[in-house]
Amino acid sequence: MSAIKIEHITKTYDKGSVTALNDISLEVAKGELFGLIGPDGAGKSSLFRILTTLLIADKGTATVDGFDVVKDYKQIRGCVGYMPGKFSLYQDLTVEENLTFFASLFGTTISENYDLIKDIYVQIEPFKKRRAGKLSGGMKQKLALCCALIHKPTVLFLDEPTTGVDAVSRKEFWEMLKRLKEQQITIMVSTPYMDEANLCERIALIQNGELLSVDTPEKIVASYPQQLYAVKADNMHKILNDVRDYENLQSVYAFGEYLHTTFKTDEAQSEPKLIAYLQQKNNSGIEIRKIEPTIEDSFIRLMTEASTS
Ligand SMILES: Nc1ncnc2c1ncn2[C@@H]1O[C@H](COP(=O)(O)OP(=O)(O)OP(=O)(O)O)[C@@H](O)[C@H]1O
Repeated sequence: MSAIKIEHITKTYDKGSVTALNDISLEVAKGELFGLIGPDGAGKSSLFRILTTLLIADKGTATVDGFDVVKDYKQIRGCVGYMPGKFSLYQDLTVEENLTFFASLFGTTISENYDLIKDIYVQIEPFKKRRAGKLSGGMKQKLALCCALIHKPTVLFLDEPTTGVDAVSRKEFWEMLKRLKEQQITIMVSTPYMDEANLCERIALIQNGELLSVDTPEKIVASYPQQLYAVKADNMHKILNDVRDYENLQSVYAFGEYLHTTFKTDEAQSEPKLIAYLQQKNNSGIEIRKIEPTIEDSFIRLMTEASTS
C-alpha cells in the first residue's frame, strides 16, 4: 500500500476561474522522501492542504496511509504531521509552550515521544523560555518541525520548510529529514529551491497545477534529450541578444555567469560554428563548452515545453 495515493485531483478557486491543481495523479511509497518542486503559485500548498484534510478537492480522490482524505479525515489528522509554509507557531508562546500545546492537542506529552524529536529539540532547548516570535528563522523552523513530529506521525508534510532560512540551517534541516526517513516516516516536502531537489529520492516537478515529470532526480536529468552548452563572453548582454538571433538556436537562458544553450541540429561543428558567428558579431572573450544538465536545466526545458505546447 502506498503512503500517499492521489488520483485525478483538481482544485479551482474563485468559482472555477483559478485552477490551482489540474488532474493530478501521484503515488508516494511508505518511508519515501518525496519532493514537490515548483515555483510560487504552482499549486504545492493547495495539494498539501488537500492531503492534510484542510481543503476539499473539486474532483478526484486521495488517500494518506490508506485513509480517504474526505471520509476518514479524523484518522488522517491523527496520523499526519503538517508544517505549513507560514504561521504554524504561536509567536507569543515560548518554545516549550508551543511544543507542550501541540503535544496536548494530540493527547500526548513531550516526554512520551521525546526520542523522535530529541536530535532536533536539543538544538533549541537552550532557548526554551524564549518566545517563538523572537527566534531566528532556522530556530523557528526546527521548533515547527518538532511541533509537527510530537505526536509521532507516520506521514510528514512539510510545505517550503527552508524558504527564507540561511544556507547552514537549510543543510542541517535536510540532514534531519534523512534521519527521520531512517525511522520509516514518509516525508512529502515542497521547495522552490532546485538544489534541494537532488536531496529527495523522487520528485514531482509542478507548474501551473500540472505535473511536468515524476521520477528520481537522476532519471529526470538523464532524460534531458540534447547536448547542453555553456556560453560566455565579455559583454553578456550583447552575447545573449546575438545568440537569440542565431539561426540554429533551440534555447538560450542566463544561468549564473553563463548562458545555457541548445541547438536545433547538433553536430561536431556546432561549437566552432557558433564561435565564428559570435566573432562575426564582434563579441570578445568568447567561451563555449559542453556541459551536463542540472535538475534546473531539466525543469526549465519541461516548463518551456509545457508553455509552448
Ligand atoms: N484561497 C485562494 N483563493 C484564490 N486563489 C488561490 C487561493 N489559494 C491559492 N490560490 C491560487 O491558486 C494557485 C496555486 O496556489 P498555491 O498556494 O497552491 O501554490 P504554491 O505552489 O503553494 O505557491 P506559494 O508558495 O506561492 O503558496 C495560485 O494561482 C494561487 O494564487
